[in-house]
Order: sequence, then C-alpha cells, then structure tokens
Amino acid sequence: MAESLSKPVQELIVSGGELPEKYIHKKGEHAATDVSYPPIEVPVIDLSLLASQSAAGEEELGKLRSALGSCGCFQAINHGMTASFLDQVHEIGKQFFALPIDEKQKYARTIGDMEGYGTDSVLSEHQTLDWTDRLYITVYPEDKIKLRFWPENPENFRSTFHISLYKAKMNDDKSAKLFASHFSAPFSFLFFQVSLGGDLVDDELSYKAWEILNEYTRNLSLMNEFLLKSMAKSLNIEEDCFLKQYGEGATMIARFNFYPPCPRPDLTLGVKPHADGSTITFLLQDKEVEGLQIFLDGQWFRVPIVPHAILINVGDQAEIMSNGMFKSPVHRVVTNSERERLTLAVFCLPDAKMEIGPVEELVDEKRPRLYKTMKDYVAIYFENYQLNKRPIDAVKI
Ligand SMILES: O=C(O)CCC(=O)C(=O)O
Ligand SMILES: [Fe+2]
Repeated sequence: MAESLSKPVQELIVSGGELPEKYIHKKGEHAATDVSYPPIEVPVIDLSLLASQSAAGEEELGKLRSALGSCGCFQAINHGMTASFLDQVHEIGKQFFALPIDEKQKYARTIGDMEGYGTDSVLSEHQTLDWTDRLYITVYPEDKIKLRFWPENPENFRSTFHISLYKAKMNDDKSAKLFASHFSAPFSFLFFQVSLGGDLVDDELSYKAWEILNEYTRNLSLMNEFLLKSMAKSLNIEEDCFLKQYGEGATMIARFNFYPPCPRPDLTLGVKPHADGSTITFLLQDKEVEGLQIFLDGQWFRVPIVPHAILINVGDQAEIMSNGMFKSPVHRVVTNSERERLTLAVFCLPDAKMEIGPVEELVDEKRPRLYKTMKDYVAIYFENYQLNKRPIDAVKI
C-alpha cells in the first residue's frame, strides 16, 4: 500500500469514548491496560562532575558505563541549562500545538518526507496508529535545515510584512539585519504569533523563540560530543573512537511529541514499543505528565519525571558502535485521559555516508563482533520499523 497521511490526533472528535479502530491495539500488542507500572530508578548523572578531573569524576564515569550498559539511559543534571530556559524550550512546542489547525497545516509534512507537522505514516491497513501528533525538524547543521518550512519566495507577503514590522519597531539597522538573517531560516513556525496577531509585542516573542531553539541545539550538540568522548573513556578506549565514526555531516533532528488526552488509555499507545535509531537521544520530558516506559528484564517500568533533568538514552547506533556494551532500550509511551503531554526528543545521527560498526578495540575472542558494519543506518531503521521488526536485529551477525 502506498503511504497515506492520517488526520492529526488533536483533531479527532471522539464522542462517547468510542475510538477509531485504527488506534486500538489488539490483544497481545502491548496495550497499556494499567498505568500503574512500577517506577524504574533511572541513574542520575551529574554532568559537571563527569567533566571534572577528580575522583568524583571517575565515579560518575563508572556510573555512566553501568547506566548505559544496563537500562541504557540516565537523567542528566547540572547540564548547564537553567530551569527557566528549559521551560521556554518546552513552551515553544506547547505554543505550536495550541495554534489553530489551519496554521499548523502550513507546516504539514508531505508523503515520503519525515519532516514537518504530522502523524504516523500509514503504510498498511493493519497498522495501529500512535496517539500522538508531531513536529519533526532538522535543527543541525544549518546547511541541512530544509527550507520547506519557509516560503521560498522572498517576496512572500508574510516575509515582507514581518521584516518591515520589525524595522518599524526597532528603528535600528543592526537588529533589523539580525532579524532578517534569522527570518530567512526555516523555523517559520516560530513566527506564528506574528502571522496570527501581527502585533509588535508578539513579534518580539517569536524572535526569542527562534533564538531559544537554536541555543538549545547548540548546547545539545556540545553535550553530544562530550558524552561520546565520556562513553569511550568509560570503556577505557580511545576518547575519539565513537566521534570518528560521526563524520562531517552529522545531524540533529528535533521531534516535538504532542499527546492529546485519550479517552481510552487502556486501548491505545502514545508511541508503540521501539528503540531509537540515533546514536544518542536527548529527551526533554513533560514537567508534570508522565507517560514514558522502558522495557527491561521482561517487563515495563514507568520512567519518573526528574524536573529539568534531560533524559539521555542510547540509540541503536551507539549500541552497534560499542559492540553491545551500551544498550539501546526499548521504550513506549502510554496515554492518559486527563491531561495533554508534550515532550521534545532530539536525535543525534552520524553522517549517513560514514561507515559505522563496532569499534575494533571492543571486539576480541571473548566478545566477538555482534554487528555488521554499514552506512545509513537510518534507512535500515525505517525499512524494518515499517515491517514491525526491531531494526537492530537486521544488522546483527
Ligand atoms: O515522549 C516521550 O516520552 C518519548 C518519545 C520517544 O520515544 C521518541 O520520540 O522516540
Ligand atoms: Fe524513542
């Protein structure tokens, strides 16, 4: 069946608790029949300690190794970003999903493309859909940012409108230039308040939103590099060996996940069980509403919220590079009937042209090579994901 697009979950009119059939997980498909799963104690790692050359730093390194080798994730604290900054990052997503549908649809993804505003790709009549709407955008590096989020025509009414509006307010050439350079970026949705209201105060807000997401990306990109080095150090191998597989064209993809309340949490899932195709994933959880669960030792555990910590998990590509020393955890999201939930996942991905595979130092007689070497794991990932298979199994030896 050719791909089709489904209606945003937010737009579904669900009356009397009846759900459209395609969101209902049939028996045996891990439906969340009970939301009171036991909590998992996700290790908390202090990044500022991890960066220090001290006994305490060594201790954090040991914690990192054991966390990533067991549950495959940890809560990062002291990461250098303030609580109010992270609240603002979260607010960007909240504001986007609060827009009227017509406004959001301007950024809708199209068939065959991952990026944009949308829902699950519908590839089969038998597919059970996730109870979530997403906004998926490449945030790094700048030259990989797809301009489709911004009208191509510079004469576009909205763009001229915005710039002149800003100039009129600032009456300052430097700021106007800065704004114009940001303005040509694809994060056009960040200017949504302007296009809606067209009022000067909103204009400033939008400008800030763009800055915030950019700043967040910059911070995560540095954290990614630092963590890949720390991960190698924790295994007593050359510090750069994971980074070397990254290549020049590494990317970061942000996915705002919006989970509207669902009348039947016992029949649906916000996201079906999966492991990430990234090297590592940074998750900014909802500050108040839980939903994430991890599958470990044959059962599901809920992941408690640690406000303003970043939940960092191993993705398949780090499991492959580490020859299975680090585990890419299977996780899912359950729904609830009361409150909406918004999270932001940022996936770090190596250059698709680079060969990735187990680092030589981690392969020996006692620990034979577990995975093949390959390029473009993301393509392998989606091929298998769509067939309902665990992608990493396809590259096991
Ligand atoms: O929303 C969450 O808690 C997790 C989302 C997730 O697993 C993903 O985006 O890959
Ligand atoms: Fe995930």
